[in-house]
Amino acid sequence: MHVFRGLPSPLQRIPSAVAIGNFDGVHTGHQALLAGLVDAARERGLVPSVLTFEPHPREFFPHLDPVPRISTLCDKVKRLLDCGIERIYMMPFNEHIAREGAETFVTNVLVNGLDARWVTVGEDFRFGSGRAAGAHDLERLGKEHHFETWISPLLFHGTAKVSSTRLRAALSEGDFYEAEMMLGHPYTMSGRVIHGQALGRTLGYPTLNIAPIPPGSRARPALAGVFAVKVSGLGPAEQCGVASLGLRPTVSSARRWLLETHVFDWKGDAYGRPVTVRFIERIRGEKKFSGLEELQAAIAADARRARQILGLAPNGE
Ligand SMILES: Cc1cc2nc3c(=O)[nH]c(=O)nc-3n(C[C@H](O)[C@H](O)[C@H](O)COP(=O)(O)O)c2cc1C
Ligand SMILES: Nc1ncnc2c1ncn2[C@@H]1O[C@H](COP(=O)(O)OP(=O)(O)OP(=O)(O)O)[C@@H](O)[C@H]1O
Repeated sequence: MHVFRGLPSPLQRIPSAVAIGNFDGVHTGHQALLAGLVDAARERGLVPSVLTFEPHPREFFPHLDPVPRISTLCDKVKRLLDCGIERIYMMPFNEHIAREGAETFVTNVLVNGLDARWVTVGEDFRFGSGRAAGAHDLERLGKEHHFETWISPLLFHGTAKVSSTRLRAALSEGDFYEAEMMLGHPYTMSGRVIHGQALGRTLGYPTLNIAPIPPGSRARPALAGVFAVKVSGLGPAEQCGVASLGLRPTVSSARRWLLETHVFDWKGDAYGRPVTVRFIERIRGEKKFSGLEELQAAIAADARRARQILGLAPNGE
């Protein structure tokens, strides 16, 4: 698997089957589309590839609220790899792309940039400046530029199509059952453990920290608050814990999102290790407390509640 920042150099270019989209969450709708892509690529001897935008196009427009993120970059790459994708092209969405008409995008990016021979999008796909073009325009342009276009039928869950928008709504409400139905697996967040302020140790609750949003991004995660969780990557089995995903208003004024997990009955050094946090149940929203004592009492209550949710004996007895 190769991840490219932008388009490949002419030497790296290879005849490709390409899916285009944001693929935030890599939900079951995305998975169905990508399964079709991998089959088509195999039959035709093409490299199954994804063209995605990073940052999300809405983050680029300052007058729009950025779309809350479901996947960390690490999760998105891992999930696309699981679907059989061999190349990911992460295009920086910028002024130039925003102004590019549908035809120029097809010529510059798909044909000359990626050597696309087979392209797939969902029925509702929009592209080109102002989102003016749709899947059928792509099909028409494909005939002119000699690539096949496959318009993938939309996958439904209940009465509406599965979408990243629906997934974000389920996650922000803490409805992890609904999220799992649309993902095909439990909702998790992965990343390497980074250093915090080492305040957690003083509070009696050391935490493993992951940055859910890349530095410099205006985005926020699709969910926030305190959760009962299970963590993998520390040992052979998943470990239980309590996690806070937020901006830590009590101790910090910086706008830096962190997923902080206190792992029950575990001691060790996890800095730099890749870990995965599985969200089990939402406990409460994040609050600004008047001091560390109040914060510490709230975390102790969260830990008790999480132990109960996860079926553990109180206080590790
Ligand atoms: C279970 C749990 C709940 C938390 N809830 C809040 C909260 O409601 N408000 C807040 O400002 N910080 C909250 N925090 C974050 C703490 O402020 C933070 O973990 C602590 O300051 C340690 O930071 P450090 O990892 O940088 O040392 C919570 C942390 C945990 C583990
Ligand atoms: N339910 C679905 N079934 C099949 N294809 C889908 C489905 N949802 C999206 N797609 C297609 O997958 C590609 C990537 O989708 P993208 O992430 O851009 O949209 P989305 O999941 O609908 O997100 P949002 O809700 O933010 O619009 C696009 O080509 C899109 O048309």
